[in-house]
Amino acid sequence: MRRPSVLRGPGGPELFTIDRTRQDVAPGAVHVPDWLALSEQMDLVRLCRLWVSGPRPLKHRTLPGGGTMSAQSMVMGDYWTQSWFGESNTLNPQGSTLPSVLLELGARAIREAYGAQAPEVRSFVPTTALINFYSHDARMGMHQDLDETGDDPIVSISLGDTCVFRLGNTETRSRPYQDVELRSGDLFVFGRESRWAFHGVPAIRSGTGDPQLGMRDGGRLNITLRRTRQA
Ligand SMILES: O=C(O)CCC(=O)C(=O)O
Ligand SMILES: [Fe+2]
Repeated sequence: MRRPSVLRGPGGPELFTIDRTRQDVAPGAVHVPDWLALSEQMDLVRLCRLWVSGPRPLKHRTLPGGGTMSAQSMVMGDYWTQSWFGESNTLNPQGSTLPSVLLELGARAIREAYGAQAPEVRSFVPTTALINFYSHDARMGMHQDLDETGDDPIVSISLGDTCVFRLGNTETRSRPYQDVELRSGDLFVFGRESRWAFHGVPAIRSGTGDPQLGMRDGGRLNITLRRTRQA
């Protein structure tokens, strides 16, 4: 069943209609709109706030080329991409096991995206969670996720303001690509044939997040669950 929803400007007329049906955006890339209930989203926002208030706050990562990312990030679980964070330790003093809520969400996400019989249901055990925070003007350029060992899928959960997520091809940063609107509570999984697809976040739709989420200053949170080593 197609379930279109209407996007309106603040108090204004309908801008355009967006298909909010679950869809395989590309082989191995699955978008599940409204995956999390509002109460679950609220819990996750609260948890993210708690996690980033610890010894490892959100920060603007320095990219290998020397640039600074406009989104802010924090990593939990395995250190991973330590060089991005300017940290020299190889072991996480907070312990490398992710909070059980994230392990459970990871397992549920894989079942949702690929089905209960999929081989990934057994093999996907996330060891790292990356939290990204986008203020209204933050972006993420087209890139491939190359820091993980293995070819396990990436599980992505969106909270707060809606974003435009761009899923490209595995060869180049440019076209062909598809733009998908990710709203709060949406799940996006990209693995299999799409695991090495370039992707990015070209826009945040400021002020679209539900005030009940408690993100007073708006913005978008994104949690990605990744298997960065064989647990
Ligand atoms: O924010 C998103 O939806 C994507 C984040 C991402 O691609 C990354 O952190 O590698
Ligand atoms: Fe990425």
